[in-house]
Amino acid sequence: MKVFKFGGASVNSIERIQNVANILQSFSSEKILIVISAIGKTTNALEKVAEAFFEGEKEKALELFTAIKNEHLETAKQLLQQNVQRANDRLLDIFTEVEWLLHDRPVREFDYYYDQIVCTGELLSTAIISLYLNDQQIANTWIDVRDIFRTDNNFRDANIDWAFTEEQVNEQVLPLFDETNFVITQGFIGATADNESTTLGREGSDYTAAIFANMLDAETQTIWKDVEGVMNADPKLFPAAQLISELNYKEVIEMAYYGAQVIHPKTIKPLQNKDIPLLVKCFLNKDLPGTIIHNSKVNNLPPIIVIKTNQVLLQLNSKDYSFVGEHAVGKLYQLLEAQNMRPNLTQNAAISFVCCVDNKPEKIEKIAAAASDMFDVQLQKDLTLLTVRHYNNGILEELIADKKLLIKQQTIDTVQALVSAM
Ligand SMILES: Nc1ncnc2c1ncn2[C@@H]1O[C@H](COP(=O)(O)OP(=O)(O)O)[C@@H](O)[C@H]1O
Ligand SMILES: N[C@@H](CC(=O)OP(=O)(O)O)C(=O)O
Repeated sequence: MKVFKFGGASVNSIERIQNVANILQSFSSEKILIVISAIGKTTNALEKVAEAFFEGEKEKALELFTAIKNEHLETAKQLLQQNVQRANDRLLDIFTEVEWLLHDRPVREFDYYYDQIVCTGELLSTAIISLYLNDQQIANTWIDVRDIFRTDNNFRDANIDWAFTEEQVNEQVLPLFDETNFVITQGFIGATADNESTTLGREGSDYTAAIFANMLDAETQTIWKDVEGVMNADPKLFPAAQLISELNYKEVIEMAYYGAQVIHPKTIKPLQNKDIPLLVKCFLNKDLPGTIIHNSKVNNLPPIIVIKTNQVLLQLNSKDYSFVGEHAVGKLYQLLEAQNMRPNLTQNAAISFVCCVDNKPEKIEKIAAAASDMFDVQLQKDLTLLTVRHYNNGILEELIADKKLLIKQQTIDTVQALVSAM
């Protein structure tokens, strides 16, 4: 048993969906659980629908949704020959659910509506692709992952009920492989015990695939990307970035934690726990070797550069010259925890504490307001956090030559710099 994950970029055009079918055809004798994300940037577009709806702009929400609807109907029309009517019926069922909701007025919290609307992207993409594969005589079974993945109701960042979900995987998913070699389902989404849709956090499809891989005891998980594999920097920012053919789980979890966009940070744990190798391969050329990520030690890694933009520095200065000791720091971490905010970099001095976080304005405002009881609080925005693992002499200085350095931290294998534009 293998698990494949195709992200939004791999299915963002007719040609790319056809390419997914070609890749799958070359694995036709294998049993594969296939996790697919929403097409292209559909999730971003659905976020806009949710925002308009919640702000009471019903007409705008419906208009934005109609554009998404038409794009998907057009994609189905262009791809399908025999299954056009079936696809239209399936898609219309999914659209109708959202349109009903959009005609209501919001009475619950934003995050709840966000999940009910945004989950549609993956339902639409998988419905179209599954029917297209049938059209191409590639037998497959489509499942609604919301019948399998049970979560709590922490909307937009739901937590998996591991035991219940594993039971569903064994009882409902495993037997499907007796019928067809391919089972197709959605990444990123789940449902509560009350059948309300949930999402697992942006870019969470890698995580969905890793949970399936763990529960199905897969031999490997493959993530199909538009890059050769994991590189030592984002090739969109560093055209000279080089492929790293072998990495271990620890290295990748560190890269993801520091902000590398290539793999979702939660993906590694379920794989590491069962020692399942993760392959990152290029959907543009399936025969390229890609990157293999496993448990064993890997030596001689090149410097790995990770860039996290849109950072905010919270600068907290003691109002009366009291030390910022364990009590004050403990309180500050409680404030961060209450807002589910992770500090990306911190530094403590006698009467001050600085903390760099992702720019989430509402949450930062709440933290700053609560901390202002104890501290003078200042915010600095539009910052970038650079991390270099396995750094060599001079590499950081070269990277930040045209930037203003605010904070630098260095350990034996990692150097980090928080910078602003000059
Ligand atoms: N270290 C890295 N190695 C490879 N790709 C990276 C790295 N860091 C960032 N990326 C970016 O990740 C992109 C692929 O991820 P993404 O667009 O999210 O794919 P998908 O939506 O298909 O999951 C690449 O196009 C590349 O620009
Ligand atoms: N569609 C979701 C989930 C996801 O993982 O997408 P992708 O595989 O395209 O990053 C998102 O955009 O967040």
